[in-house]
Amino acid sequence: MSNEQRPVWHKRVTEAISADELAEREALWVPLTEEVRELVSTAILSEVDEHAVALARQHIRAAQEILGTKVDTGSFGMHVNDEGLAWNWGNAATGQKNAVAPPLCQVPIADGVRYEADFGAGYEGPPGCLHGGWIALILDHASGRAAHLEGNGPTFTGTLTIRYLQPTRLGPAVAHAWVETRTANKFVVRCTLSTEDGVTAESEGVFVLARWARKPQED
Ligand SMILES: CCCCCCCCCC(=O)SCCNC(=O)CCNC(=O)[C@H](O)C(C)(C)COP(=O)(O)OP(=O)(O)OC[C@H]1O[C@@H](n2cnc3c(N)ncnc32)[C@H](O)[C@@H]1OP(=O)(O)O
Repeated sequence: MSNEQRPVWHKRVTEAISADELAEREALWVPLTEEVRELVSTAILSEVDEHAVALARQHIRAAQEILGTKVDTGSFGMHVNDEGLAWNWGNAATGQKNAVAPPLCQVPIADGVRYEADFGAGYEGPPGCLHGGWIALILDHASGRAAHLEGNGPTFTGTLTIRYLQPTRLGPAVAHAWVETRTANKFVVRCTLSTEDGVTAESEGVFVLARWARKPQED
């Protein structure tokens, strides 16, 4: 895929970095992401007094200053190296550097895509339950990933229809997405989200291989 084919908004950064160096970098940043995520949850549940809150804010501002001494602008985008590796660590669903992303863990399976996560206080919608917007994000991402793996290219959500079957209680949950049908550039993908209560939400989505990523004969 040439640069000319990609739309202007598609930020792509080429880096001269080996797979080993990338793994080291990931090992450096992922713990920070996990700690920031934990900080969000602790801040929600904390009941400390005003002095402790003021002290915590000082430390957080200090950390922000340290991290802010060298920053990129805009978004993280898609980083690539010349060995064919690609990493989008700012992604809102699974970005390794994105503490806003839920703690999704992809588990290899033969039939489609499976993500597992333990949703804590930061993901609450109805009291004690997962917010419907997070549910939509998880179904969307798992489905998009399933289409992406079969389509071998960037697939975009065209239409996503969700049925919220019962409240999804906070705690462990599993998403399973699989491609049901495929035509040249279009994938119909089904996905379920389950907890110990059973399936709590299900979706059907149409995912489309981006026009700019298609081979000429497929367009
Ligand atoms: C590391 C990778 C991990 C991947 C996971 C990512 C998951 C996250 C997914 C997302 O959140 S993507 C962000 C939300 N989606 C968007 O922003 C998409 C915005 N819309 C578009 O960019 C375009 O409208 C779209 C790519 C969806 C379709 O435009 P095209 O010009 O490529 O479609 P085209 O006209 O060539 O139609 C191709 C086929 O798709 C069908 N189609 C097009 N738009 C559709 C739509 N919106 N809904 C359903 N079907 C649609 C169309 O009818 C046709 O069907 P047939 O082949 O059967 O004729």
